[in-house]
Order: sequence, then structure tokens, then C-alpha cells
Amino acid sequence: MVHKFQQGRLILASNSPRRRYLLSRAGLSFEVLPSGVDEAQVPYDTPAAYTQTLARAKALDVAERRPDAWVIGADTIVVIDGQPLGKPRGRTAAREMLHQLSGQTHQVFTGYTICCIAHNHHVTDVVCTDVTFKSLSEPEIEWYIHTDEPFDKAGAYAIQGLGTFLVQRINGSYTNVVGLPVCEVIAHLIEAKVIRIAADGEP
Ligand SMILES: Cc1cn([C@H]2C[C@H](O)[C@@H](COP(=O)(O)OP(=O)(O)OP(=O)(O)O)O2)c(=O)[nH]c1=O
Repeated sequence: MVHKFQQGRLILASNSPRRRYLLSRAGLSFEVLPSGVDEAQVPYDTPAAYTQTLARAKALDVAERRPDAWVIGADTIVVIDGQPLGKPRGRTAAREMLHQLSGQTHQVFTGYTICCIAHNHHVTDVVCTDVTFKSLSEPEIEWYIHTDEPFDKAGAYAIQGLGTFLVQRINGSYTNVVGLPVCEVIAHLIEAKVIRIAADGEP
């Protein structure tokens, strides 16, 4: 019999229900402690640098309060033609974003940090996924906006929700688009020995 052991106390430094769902689907037990980081205070430079800076800030903010724990922080943005799209502030912004994304390929960047102050451990990385939207009609865009789903999502859509109909193709990690690249995060937790997978009798 093979078992999965979780050896470290894990905290998800996030308000996002999507990140919570992804981590619990991966079979991890963890606490949720959102960071107090104000995203508006961080200047935008490149998508990779920006998402990693925010992921690091979110994780460290929580790690300083809980130095014994392994903390995961993340940040997701959508980028089209080099322009970043965050969360839409209203219907007009959501409409503009969906028009921009219609019929095009864009990139979703998620920066993530895993750190533990007591173990003097810190890793930050970023994963990028290409997402191609179908060409959207006006009624499709209006219908989607009226579902209210776009409003707390980067790029004004949720691939995991009703917005699944918008997406023709993806190239890369699906969970990265939803908000946390689970394959990479789990691989790192195994490497750092926070998670161990072992058979009966193995030390
Ligand atoms: C593109 C896309 C984004 N999103 C979400 C993931 C993130 O929750 C959100 C991007 O905002 P973020 O600022 O990355 O995260 P957050 O504010 O929701 O949570 P926290 O900072 O506390 O960790 O967009 C989807 O749910 N589905 C998608 O298809």
C-alpha cells in the first residue's frame, strides 16, 4: 500500500475560493489565512515579474505572522497583446475585456511562492498558459456578463465555470488558468519534503 504523508503545517495565503478548491482537490490539508497585501500598490513591469512580486508579497505577509508554517501565495493575470488585464471593475470593463479576448490567443500568468521562515526556505516561480477564445457574438458577451461570473476573475472569465464555453483551446496547465499551477506546486512540496509519498514499511 502506498500512502501520502503531509509533514508540514500548510497555509494558503489567499482569499480565492478557486485556489482553496484546487488545493483541497489535490488531497492536502491546509489552513486559509488571506494576506493584507494591497495589489494596487505594486507597479506593473512584466507579467512574470509582477505576478511573482505579488505572490511573494502575499506569502511573506502571512509567513511573518506564522513563521513555523509552509505558506503558499499566488497571483494570476491575463495578458493580451502584451497588455495586462486584471479583474474588471464593472460591466463596461468586463465587456471591453471580453471583446479584446474574442477570437484571440492570450496568456494567463500565475506567479506562486512557497516559503517557510523556520526552515529558511523560499521559492518563487511563474507558469504561463496560452488560452484561445472562440469568436464571440454580442449576445454571447452580454449573456455572460449578466451571469455576474466575470467580476472577481482576472480577464473577466472563469474557465472552470460558465466561461468554459468561451475557450476553444488551451496550451499548458489548466489549473494555472484557474489560479494555481497544482502540478508545479505539489512537485515543489514533495521536493521540500513537506509531502512524502511512501509505501508500507518505507522509512
Ligand atoms: C483567468 C481566470 C482567473 N480566475 C481567477 C483566479 C484568481 O482568483 C483571480 C485573479 O485574482 P488574484 O488577484 O490572482 O487572486 P484573488 O484576489 O482572487 O485572491 P488572493 O489575492 O487572495 O490570492 O481570477 C479564475 O477563477 N478563472 C479563470 O479562468
